[in-house]
Amino acid sequence: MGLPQVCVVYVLRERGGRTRVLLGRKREGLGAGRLVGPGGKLEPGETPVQAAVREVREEVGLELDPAHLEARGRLTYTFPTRHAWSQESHVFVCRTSAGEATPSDELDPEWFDLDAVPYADMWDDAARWLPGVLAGGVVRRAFEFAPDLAHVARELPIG
Ligand SMILES: COc1nc(N)nc2c1ncn2[C@H]1C[C@H](O)[C@@H](COP(=O)(O)OP(=O)(O)OP(=O)(O)O)O1
Repeated sequence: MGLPQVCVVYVLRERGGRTRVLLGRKREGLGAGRLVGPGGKLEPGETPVQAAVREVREEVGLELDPAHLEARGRLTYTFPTRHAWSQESHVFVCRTSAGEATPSDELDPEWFDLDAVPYADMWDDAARWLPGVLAGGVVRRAFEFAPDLAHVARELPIG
């Protein structure tokens, strides 16, 4: 059986000539305490784009037009000592959004300048690929996490 499918969205906005990205401090569940992009599991029958629009609405209260979602690749996370955490993530960037970011039960949203993203507060893999995606790139990588469930042990070849 395939891995559980999740999505993550990096919403960008311009302010004062600078680009900012919306992240959120996870309040509960997998990754609690870390900064993540809004996102989560695909529901049965949902496409990654549909899940991305729903998750952003539920977690930070912004409305996205599906036509404005830029598919930026896929990430595979494997946790050999905690298989339930392994997942495949569909990565999106969205430069157009409506509304103001508001906290939910899941996330406390916060905007960061692109040159001040606190990677040390994110999952260990993020610093390895998110700068490239925020700079306009696409990603297809696979990370295996160590038994401490926090650090990337190695990167796996994409097959
Ligand atoms: C495992 O490594 C991870 N690295 C990175 N960079 N981001 C991750 C990792 N694991 C999850 N994420 C992101 C993906 C999503 O945007 C969020 C949340 O994912 P999660 O699977 O925890 O989904 P939930 O929010 O619990 O799901 P529901 O909203 O559907 O309940 O973190």
